[in-house]
Amino acid sequence: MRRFLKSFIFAAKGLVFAFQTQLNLRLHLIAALSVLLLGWYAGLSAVEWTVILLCIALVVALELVNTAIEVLVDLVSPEWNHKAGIVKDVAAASVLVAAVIALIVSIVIFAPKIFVNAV
Ligand SMILES: Nc1ncnc2c1ncn2[C@@H]1O[C@H](COP(=O)(O)OP(=O)(O)OP(=O)(O)O)[C@@H](O)[C@H]1O
Repeated sequence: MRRFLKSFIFAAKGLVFAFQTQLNLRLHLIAALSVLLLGWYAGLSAVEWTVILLCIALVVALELVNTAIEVLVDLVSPEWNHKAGIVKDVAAASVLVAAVIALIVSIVIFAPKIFVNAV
């Protein structure tokens, strides 16, 4: 139990570090909060909530992994290195792909509700 608590504290430290240093993570969290509020207002179904929450988890988790990769690359390759750049770019691309998919999913879920309410 103590070991589990320790792991939880280490993970929380990582979360705080990423939140303090990564503007993109803060922007993703603001977007996530906005979508959650919109979802509450729109009265999403259980399936819609599940899909939205999975998208948020995917984007935030990949942003955290991207942050870890950036720090690791800076540690092992402080000098300019072509492959180090590729590693960072590919890690950043993973976040971009998830964020674009999350945006499309949000449009698919929210657009019909906004459209129906508007007419
Ligand atoms: N050591 C390096 N060698 C080669 N290219 C690098 C190196 N460090 C960074 N780069 C290139 O510069 C880009 C930006 O790097 P940086 O570390 O500033 O990432 P970032 O995504 O802007 O991070 P942050 O979220 O901290 O601003 C990388 O995506 C990569 O193309």
